[in-house]
Amino acid sequence: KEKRGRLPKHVAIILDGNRRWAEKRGLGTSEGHTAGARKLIENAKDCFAMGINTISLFAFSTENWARPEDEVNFLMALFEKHFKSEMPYFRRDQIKITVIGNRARIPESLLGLIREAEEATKSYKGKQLILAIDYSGRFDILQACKSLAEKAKNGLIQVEDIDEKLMEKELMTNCSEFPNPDLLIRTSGEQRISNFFLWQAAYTELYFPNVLWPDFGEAEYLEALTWYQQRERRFGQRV
Ligand SMILES: CC(C)CCOP(=O)(O)OP(=O)(O)O
Ligand SMILES: [Mg+2]
Repeated sequence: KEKRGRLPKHVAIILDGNRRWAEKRGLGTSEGHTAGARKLIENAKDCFAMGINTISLFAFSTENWARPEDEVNFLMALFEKHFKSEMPYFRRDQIKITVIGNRARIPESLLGLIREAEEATKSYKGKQLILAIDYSGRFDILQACKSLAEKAKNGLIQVEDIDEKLMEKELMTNCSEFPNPDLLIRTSGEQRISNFFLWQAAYTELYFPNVLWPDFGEAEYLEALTWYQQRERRFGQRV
């Protein structure tokens, strides 16, 4: 049992509500995503400033490819814009950047910026930003299973060696010192994991505020952390 009052080591966020936020203001979807992207950066900075060392942001799910082409293109261009504009911050504050997900459909121009950011920040310790782009929890588990099966077939491991530790080494979150989030926040009132961290969130505290993502600022963040600190973390044991 964890004692009360601890800050989470790893916070995962499913950002949701950009389009509804825009609609409420008579704005277009693009303006909703623009506001959402700005909030993504602001929140990451607040988080690191508060001493939370690992943040995972579900910025684009595999299902999001089904959106209208112009919206998908706008989102990809938005990611490119922010990779370019935030690189100086990532370097100055030594934030290790990792992008997890299936890269096959990411435009080459964005891929280049991702590789550059990961390469430039790979040796940083301490603070880490994990961006899930075209990530799918089931795909992550399946690719890990295939990798373990391959190793067993090639005699690199024995089947009986396969345990949670070995599995977690194969998941895309093996990039992190803290692969499993302590707190998962999903904004906009939706209460679904939506194929995000299925394995990693096994014991994660789930927090579902009604606020729409572009309105999720520092005050809302502090509310989430206060809520988290009051949770009795039992990890399945009795109190
Ligand atoms: C791309 C994605 C992370 C944006 C999240 O907001 P959304 O577009 O799902 O907005 P709505 O839930 O309001 O439709
Ligand atoms: Mg949504």
